[in-house]
Amino acid sequence: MPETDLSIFNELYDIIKDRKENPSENSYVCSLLSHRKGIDKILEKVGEESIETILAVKSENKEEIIYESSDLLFHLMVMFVAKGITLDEIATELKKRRK
Ligand SMILES: N=c1c2ncn([C@@H]3O[C@H](COP(=O)(O)OP(=O)(O)OP(=O)(O)O)[C@@H](O)[C@H]3O)c2ncn1[C@@H]1O[C@H](COP(=O)(O)O)[C@@H](O)[C@H]1O
Repeated sequence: MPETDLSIFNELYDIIKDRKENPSENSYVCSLLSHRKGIDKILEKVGEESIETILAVKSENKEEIIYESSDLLFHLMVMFVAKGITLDEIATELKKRRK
């Protein structure tokens, strides 16, 4: 099986973190992180994308599943950055569960 490059997850996390530290106007991530609704706006997006992912799975359309899951993972990463949670911490938790 070809080795998959998962570095995009770390790269994207770093970009989102940089948006938090250096806010700019034309940034979708900044619009979420500085939204007047606070964390609730990000949670709304996580909820919406979760539902869209579920509907995509039900439709059995693989491209849709990949597209909506990517939206979900992206918004989860924005939530991690908002709450100061690192991907390392998630990885550590998952490793603890490994049998
Ligand atoms: N990977 C993503 C990414 N995935 C999804 N999205 C956005 O997530 C939103 C998905 O929500 P919806 O499907 O509901 O679309 P929408 O109608 O625009 O959403 P709302 O109006 O309801 O908020 C869209 O606006 C997408 O553009 C993303 N926006 C940005 N990135 C990356 O994040 C980084 C920082 O982006 P900026 O902050 O915009 O510079 C860049 O590297 C981008 O490539």
